[in-house]
Amino acid sequence: MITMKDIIREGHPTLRKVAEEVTFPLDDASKQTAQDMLEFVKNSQDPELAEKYDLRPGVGIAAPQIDISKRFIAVYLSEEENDGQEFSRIMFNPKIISHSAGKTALPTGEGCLSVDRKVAGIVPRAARVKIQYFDQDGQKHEERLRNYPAIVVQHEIDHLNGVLFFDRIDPDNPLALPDDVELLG
Ligand SMILES: Cc1nc(NNC(=O)[C@H](CC2CCCC2)CN(O)CO)c(F)c(N2CCN3CCOC[C@@H]3C2)n1
Ligand code: NI
Repeated sequence: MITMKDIIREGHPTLRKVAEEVTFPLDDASKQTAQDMLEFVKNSQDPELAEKYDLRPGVGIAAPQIDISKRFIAVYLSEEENDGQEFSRIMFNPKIISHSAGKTALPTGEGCLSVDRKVAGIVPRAARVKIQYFDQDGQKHEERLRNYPAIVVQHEIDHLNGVLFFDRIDPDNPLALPDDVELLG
């Protein structure tokens, strides 16, 4: 199982690399790793398991965070967290194919399992995205996301491009709410 010791931290070069696309058919190792990543996110949201294995809570994780510079991510939002609908995905080669002009942000800013410090500030992201990704069988999917899932998936795709959340905070005015950004409420 993945635990915090497997997660690389700010300063590790892999976090700043552009990850490689995966090719299909997927090798078994990548399939297993992706499952382990989803399991980690779910475990991190379980109070007992998080306590037992000292896991920082998370709603998503990207392969580069466990030092695998490949383009795949895992996201898990429970139905309580996501307007009554569970959002559980493993995405290979995820790509934003279009997005709204309007932006959104989490009111409390963002954190990252690979960043062991708090960085205050608004992280503006597209309010709605149309993404394309492949599942572990190589099936192509297209999905429109908004609100919480859209924010989480953008945070994870950023990791595949070597981008960290604080790169998107306005250094001159971190807490200012830009005109075109609506806070997620
Ligand atoms: C928003 C939030 N971010 C948490 N952590 N950071 C992360 O997930 C990083 C990724 C998120 C940071 C902002 C967008 C994506 C991980 N990362 O760096 C991946 O690249 C949380 F833990 C959290 N929640 C709310 C839901 N709750 C359910 C019950 O269990 C506790 C859990 C806490 N919400
Ligand atoms: Ni992160």
